[in-house]
Amino acid sequence: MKIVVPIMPKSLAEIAELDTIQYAAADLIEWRADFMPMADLEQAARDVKAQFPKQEIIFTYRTEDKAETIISAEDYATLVQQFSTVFTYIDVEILKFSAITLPDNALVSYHDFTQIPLNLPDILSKMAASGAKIVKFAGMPQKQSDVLRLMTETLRFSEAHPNLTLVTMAMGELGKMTRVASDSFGSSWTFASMGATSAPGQLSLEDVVKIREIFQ
Ligand SMILES: O=C1C[C@@](O)(C(=O)O)C[C@@H](O)[C@@H]1O
Repeated sequence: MKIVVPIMPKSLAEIAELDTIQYAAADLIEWRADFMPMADLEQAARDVKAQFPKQEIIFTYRTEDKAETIISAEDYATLVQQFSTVFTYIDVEILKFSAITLPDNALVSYHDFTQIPLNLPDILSKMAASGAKIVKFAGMPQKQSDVLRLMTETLRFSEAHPNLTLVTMAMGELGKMTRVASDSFGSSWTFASMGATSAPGQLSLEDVVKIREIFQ
C-alpha cells in the first residue's frame, strides 16, 4: 500500500514554509490546489514541484466537498489540461465533469460525504469505464456494516479488474481501519495526514508508517 500525504497550502507563503523533510516517508504527495487563489496556481505549481523534487505529486482540485468552490466545467477542463502535463497524476471528478477528455495520467475520483452508497459497484464501474488507470472512491459510513460493505465491494472489484489501481476508503471514525488495512481488501493507496487532515478520519503519516511496518 502506498501512502499519499496531502498538502493544502492557502498561499505561496505557506508553500515556502512547508517543512518537506517531514514528508520523506510519503510515497506520493497530493497537492490540494483548491485551497489556493486561482490567480496563484501557476506559480504555486512551480513552487510545489521545487519543494518536493524527488516525490511523485498528484494535482487535485477538489470541488465536491466545498459549496464555495464554484468552478465552471470549462474552467475545470482547462485546469486539467494545464496541470496534467506538470504533475505525475491529476485527480479528475469524472462523474461530475463527464465531458472532459481524460489525460493518460488521470486518476478519477468520486466522494460521497454522507454515505457509502448502495450502488458503489456501479460507481466504480462507471469510473473504470472512463479508461483511467486509477480509480478512487471515498465515502462516509453510517454504521459498521457500511465499512465492511466498502471493503467487500472493493475486493470484488479489484479482483475483477486486476490491471486497475483501485483506491477506496471509508472516512470518519468508523472508517479508520480502512486507512491501514488497504492491502487486505484490494485498495492500493491510503491517505495520511501531516498536521491538518484533508478528510475526516485520516491518520497521521507517522502512525500509518508504524502500522505498515507491523503488517509487512
Ligand atoms: O480523495 C481523497 C481522499 C480523501 O478524501 C480521504 O478521505 O483521505 C482525502 C483527499 O485529500 C483526497 O483527494
